[in-house]
Amino acid sequence: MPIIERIQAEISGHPIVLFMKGTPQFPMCGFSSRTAGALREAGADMATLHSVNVLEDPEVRANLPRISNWPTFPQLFIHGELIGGCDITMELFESGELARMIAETQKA
Ligand SMILES: N[C@@H](CCC(=O)N[C@@H](CS)C(=O)NCC(=O)O)C(=O)O
Ligand code: FES
Repeated sequence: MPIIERIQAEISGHPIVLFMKGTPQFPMCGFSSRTAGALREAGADMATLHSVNVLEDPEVRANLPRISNWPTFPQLFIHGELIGGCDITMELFESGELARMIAETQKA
């Protein structure tokens, strides 16, 4: 599958997608670690949080920034929409908005 389609399939295939360095269990960078931690603390269960390790997928690392128009990692998508990176995710976490967004994705 061409890289753009593969990235689009990842983004649309799960309610919450985190493109990060490492994994939520073993993050390889502080920005990715903080973002995954905020998602977990805001109530994302590991079944709904789909993560892509860009260190193991250089094609995604090279191409996602020009598709999403966001230059760095991590990149958080909820319901197919780019939310942002670490700074924005932390702001949403601290205001309580992240927990609300996550709860909405996990409604029965
Ligand atoms: N202020 C950014 C910090 C993220 C950042 O600076 N990431 C860098 C270092 S991990 C990055 O992804 N650089 C491009 C790359 O490594 O491909 C945020 O809020 O997410
Ligand atoms: S890998 Fe060095 S700052 Fe993220």
